Amino acid sequence: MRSDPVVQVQALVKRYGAKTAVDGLDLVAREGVTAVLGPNGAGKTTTVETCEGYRKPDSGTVRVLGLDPVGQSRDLRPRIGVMLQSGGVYSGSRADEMLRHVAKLHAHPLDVDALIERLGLGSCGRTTYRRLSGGQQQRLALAMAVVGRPELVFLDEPTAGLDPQARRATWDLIRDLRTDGVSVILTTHYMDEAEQLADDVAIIDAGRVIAQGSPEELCRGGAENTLRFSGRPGLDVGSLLKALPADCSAAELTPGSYRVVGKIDPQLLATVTSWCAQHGVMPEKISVERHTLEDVFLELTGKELRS
Ligand SMILES: Nc1ncnc2c1ncn2[C@@H]1O[C@H](COP(=O)(O)OP(=O)(O)OP(=O)(O)O)[C@@H](O)[C@H]1O
Repeated sequence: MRSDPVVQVQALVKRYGAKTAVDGLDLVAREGVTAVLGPNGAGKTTTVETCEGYRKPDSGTVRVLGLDPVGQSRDLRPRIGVMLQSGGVYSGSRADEMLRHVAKLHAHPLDVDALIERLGLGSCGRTTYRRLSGGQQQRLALAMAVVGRPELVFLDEPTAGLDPQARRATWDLIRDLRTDGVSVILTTHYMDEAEQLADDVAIIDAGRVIAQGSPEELCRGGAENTLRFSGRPGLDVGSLLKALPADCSAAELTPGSYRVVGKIDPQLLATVTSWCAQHGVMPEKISVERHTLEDVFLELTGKELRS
């Protein structure tokens, strides 16, 4: 594994006139897949575009693969792949021509035909960009970002608006990139996408990173988790509580339906089942509800992701 960060952003500030879009943002992304999440207008695209060298910071420093994306763009450009949300494509060109053209600009491109097949673009090769559907344009943009075998790819909402099949194909491609040692910076509004793909997640709100960690770490750091089980009504909840760690709570919500709230780990599950065994209780319908990334996001930002 590469030990240096692939992206290092320190105290980044970016304004558009009076609007401060990025407000002292710090972000370190290492090898693997880093998902950048945040509500609309949080500053994700601005941050990513600054890393790509399309925007100049008002202050702060940005290093991508150790290079300054503005001052050293000539060295950096061949090493990164960029999928823009829109634009950057000649709308009158044919899809396959564009992809082959981009492939030729690189020393060791991926197999273009295989990539076209892979992303389900086989039927659109001769179609001009402007006549492709939104989802096809999106997949073509993804193909153009990865065809040159970059070391690092920036994907801005790569699956927004895609049908489930195209979404899966995109996920598989991102997984394969990761396996091949390509690092990915991915902005997304889909929590399941971040949970499925990301080694590391950065949550941005109001122009700053407000939380960062693996999906597991972020979910652990959120509110408590819940274990539910059913048993005969009227169990001695006070006795159960004594068996549990001090920071847990337990209650009989409705007759015969019990809830334990706390840090639910295998040990706690064992404690509950062993308490049940000692009290001649057959626990039924045991379920553990872990907090999802979406819950954590909501707690931290107070906003729904897909606003
Ligand atoms: N070119 C621009 N001119 C003026 N304001 C801009 C420009 N681009 C972005 N902004 C503003 O900067 C803020 C951050 O926008 P940005 O696009 O970086 O957010 P985002 O997190 O990517 O949002 P979304 O999830 O909606 O894509 C927003 O308030 C937006 O309106």
